[in-house]
Amino acid sequence: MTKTPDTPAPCAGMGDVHHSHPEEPMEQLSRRARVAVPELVVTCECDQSPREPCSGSHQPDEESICSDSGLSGSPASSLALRKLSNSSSTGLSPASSFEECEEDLMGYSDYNQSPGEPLTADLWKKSKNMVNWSPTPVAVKKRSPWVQVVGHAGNFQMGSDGRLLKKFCECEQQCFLQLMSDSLHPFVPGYYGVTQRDEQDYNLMDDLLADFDSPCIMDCKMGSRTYLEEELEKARECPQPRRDMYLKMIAVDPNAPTADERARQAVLKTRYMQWRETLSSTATLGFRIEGIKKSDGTCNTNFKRTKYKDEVIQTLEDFVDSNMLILRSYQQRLKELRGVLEKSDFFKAHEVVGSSLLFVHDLTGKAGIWMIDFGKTVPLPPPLTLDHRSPWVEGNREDGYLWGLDNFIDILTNILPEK
Ligand SMILES: O=P(O)(O)O[C@H]1[C@H](O)[C@@H](OP(=O)(O)O)[C@H](OP(=O)(O)O)[C@@H](OP(=O)(O)O)[C@H]1O
Ligand SMILES: Nc1ncnc2c1ncn2[C@@H]1O[C@H](COP(=O)(O)OP(=O)(O)O)[C@@H](O)[C@H]1O
Repeated sequence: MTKTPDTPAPCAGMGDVHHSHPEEPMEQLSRRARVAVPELVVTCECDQSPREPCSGSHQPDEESICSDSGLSGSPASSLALRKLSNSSSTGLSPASSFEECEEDLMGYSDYNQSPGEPLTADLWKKSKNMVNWSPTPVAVKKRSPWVQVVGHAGNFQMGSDGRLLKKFCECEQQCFLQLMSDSLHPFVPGYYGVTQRDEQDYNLMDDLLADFDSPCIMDCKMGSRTYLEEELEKARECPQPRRDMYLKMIAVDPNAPTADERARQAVLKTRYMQWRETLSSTATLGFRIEGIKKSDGTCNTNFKRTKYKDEVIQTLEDFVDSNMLILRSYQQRLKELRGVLEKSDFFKAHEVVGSSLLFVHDLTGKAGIWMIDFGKTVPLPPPLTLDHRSPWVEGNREDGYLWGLDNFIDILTNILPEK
């Protein structure tokens, strides 16, 4: 789903929700101190393609329909537009134009699995060598057009029967396979293996919007850190300053780059990510709002500076049009999720970075929240486990996911009237 220069913006931005805060509350300052931001020094420039944990699916030449600077991209392509996120003027793209077709399934299996049933790791092992298996034809549900709120442009295609194709990423596949037999199963999209379209592999999953009618959607990136420890190590060993990220940075704050970065007209990815963390609520609250699409079709991905609790509250109230019943459903669902996360074997044993919670509700009052984007969710070396609440110190791999979830739940509890 790529915006071409001639494509009219399908959704209007809602403006910058940043409100000036002359003084930062003490509580937030102390929260910020939890995050030790390692300094990065550029010592050399390597001419290597970046090895991204699950960014193999991100093509530098893909264009974005939703980038506020319009200048995101990969190291290889400084002006390539490939991100959907963070635009005030353009937003999501209805995927209704995607042709619906049967997928050539590589992941389905007839090993006691009914069509439509999500795949488990065992079934995957048995079935991974199967190609071009045609599932029994099933009635195609009518549904609202799928929309992508944020993320990499060109990563998704609509499938048939309420499913979605996301460009294949092995890291994500491994997570989905384990998640299908973990207690977190009800909180992630059902996974159906790998499918091919136009010689491109995709992970096939449930479209979480399929059962909603003109849904309102919010993407919140969870955790206090948005890059993996291994990305930090790599940036030290082989720094690859990025011009696209420098351009995204100065589009938001021309004074943000250091003198050295200004001279190079480039910043390291980890430095850019750290800057984004402290600019938004990631560092202070352990989550940040990435984008919102409302049922009237408006979309706002301009939340880079949404940092303080009162800004988050205002954004949440606007997202639900002040409907406290919806907020209560969300609060309940988050509490359930927290309970399951605290016991999940998968969660204990993974560093969960850059993963989002997708909030979806519609005018009927139906509401749900699911975990998405496991492109940077990586297994820990046994016996290491995380509590996901301890502050991150390089080496401990803590991601602050549960700390962010606690803060999110507290914020909802503060907004909601007591029962
Ligand atoms: O949101 P903006 O400020 O545009 O920055 C983006 C997001 O952090 C992306 O994370 P997400 O995919 O969670 O949205 C990240 O992709 P990764 O997740 O691959 O790190 C992009 O890195 P590049 O893809 O390297 O540009 C980075 O440019
Ligand atoms: N299973 C899903 N069902 C419905 N929408 C989804 C699903 N997965 C992702 N999306 C949409 O796509 C966007 C980007 O998803 P994400 O997995 O984060 O992609 P990327 O890896 O490119 O960042 C989300 O904000 C959401 O709007």
